[in-house]
Amino acid sequence: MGETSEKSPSGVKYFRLSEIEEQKSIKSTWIIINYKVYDVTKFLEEHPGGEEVLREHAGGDATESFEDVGHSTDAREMAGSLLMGELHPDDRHKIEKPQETWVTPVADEYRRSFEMSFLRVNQVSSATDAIVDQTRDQTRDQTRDQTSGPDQDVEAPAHLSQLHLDNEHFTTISVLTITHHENVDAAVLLSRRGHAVVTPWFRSTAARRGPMSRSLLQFHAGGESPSPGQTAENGRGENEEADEEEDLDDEADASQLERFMRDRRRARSLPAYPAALLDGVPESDSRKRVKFADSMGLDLASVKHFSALEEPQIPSKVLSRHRSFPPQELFTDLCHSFTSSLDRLVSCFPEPLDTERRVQLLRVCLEKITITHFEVRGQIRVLCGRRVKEVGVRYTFNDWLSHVDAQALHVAAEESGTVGERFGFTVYTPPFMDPSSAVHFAVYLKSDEGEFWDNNEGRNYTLRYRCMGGTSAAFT
Ligand code: HEM
Repeated sequence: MGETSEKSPSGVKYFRLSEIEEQKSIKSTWIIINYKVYDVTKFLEEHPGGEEVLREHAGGDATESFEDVGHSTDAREMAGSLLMGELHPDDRHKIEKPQETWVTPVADEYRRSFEMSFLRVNQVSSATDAIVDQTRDQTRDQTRDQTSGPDQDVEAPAHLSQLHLDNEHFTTISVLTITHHENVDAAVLLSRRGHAVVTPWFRSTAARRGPMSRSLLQFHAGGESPSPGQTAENGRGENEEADEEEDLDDEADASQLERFMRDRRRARSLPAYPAALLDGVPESDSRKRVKFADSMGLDLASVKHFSALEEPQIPSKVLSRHRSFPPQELFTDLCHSFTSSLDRLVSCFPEPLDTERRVQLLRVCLEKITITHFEVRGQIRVLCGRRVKEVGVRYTFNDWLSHVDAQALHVAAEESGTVGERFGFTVYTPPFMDPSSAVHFAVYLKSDEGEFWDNNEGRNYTLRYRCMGGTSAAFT
């Protein structure tokens, strides 16, 4: 078998890339993940993600796709049983791709062009030492690659003003707050692997923020930094003074940052972080360095935010992934058919009352919900009456230990024969939910006449997460 029999000093069998590439037939399917070679031929039919995705990568490198899915520990252990050996070290460079920057698709209403921006951490609450990392160097390299975006005026780069990290899953960001001067419609967090998470754009109520128990990315828009009193419960008290001191530091840094952004427009090959900012912080500096991670647990290197100038690029692989999980209409009138049509989801919706009556009764009511693999989209019917201030959904992933308000956008005016106007919202479901966990939510209307709620007659609406086939679980 010639080269195939070559082994590492530790006895690992090495395969040349050419040999692996030959294994993409009906009879045999090999893939490479993190330079390890797997024979997935017998696993094709069993693969919970489908045969097709494995075949697509037959004979080649599937690392990125494998990691993007956020495979579980079970999946990784399972892969061990399919392991054949490793890609020969001399061939590894052949499968290395240039870093690419891509974003996951966002809802149409959020789809905007983006410009490069970057963040600094100036306040970290409830962070554990375990997350302290050497991320700056990585970030610098990655961001340099990404700064070749459109040459736009970036007078006011976004900066990270608060970051609350989940102690339990310290690789995930629980609540991330960005303050910035312009209004933006969506934000994308990029990982070192190029993976991205798009958050729904909404104005959160800063005062209500608290540490979430699951991965959740949350952005605060609107130009004003939240006041210190608005930070989450953790990290206050004795840290308060230190935080304030750090705020002062940050003001000083801000001018350097602005200078850097100006320079960047002149010379794009500059490092993405101002040297003064990087070098000014000695290695022994006691400030925390934070390793960012997206909701898949992948490292984050930079933050992009959208302005109204350019369409984001959506790679075909992302679109195809989304096509594999088409949205399912769950109910059009109120969720009578919800439990019966989707036995994988358990819900606590009320007996169906027609939307017309409910909206007249409550002024606001949940009309429809659509669930995909990644998100829950809902439609709210609102009796507008006096001036509407805000329509939205309040939801929780942790049984109301904390919650988030997401604003709904106006989608349709009153139609003849129906009462009220329609608003739409999107809630992105975190991938690391326990099989027993649920999303609880209620919808609200804030108007000049007061606050009105449809909370399912006090019980709230609930979508339960159910395990399928032992290892996989989904919100579909
Ligand atoms: C040795 C290779 C692989 C093994 C053992 C494996 C195993 C699994 C398992 C056990 C699941 C269920 C969810 C979980 O436990 O994470 C899963 C889901 C999935 N896998 Fe893989 N997988 C492999 C490779 C791949 C590759 C290369 C791709 C993409 C190109 C892929 C795409 C998916 C998708 C899309 C899902 C569904 C995700 C979901 O339902 O959340 N898998 N895989």
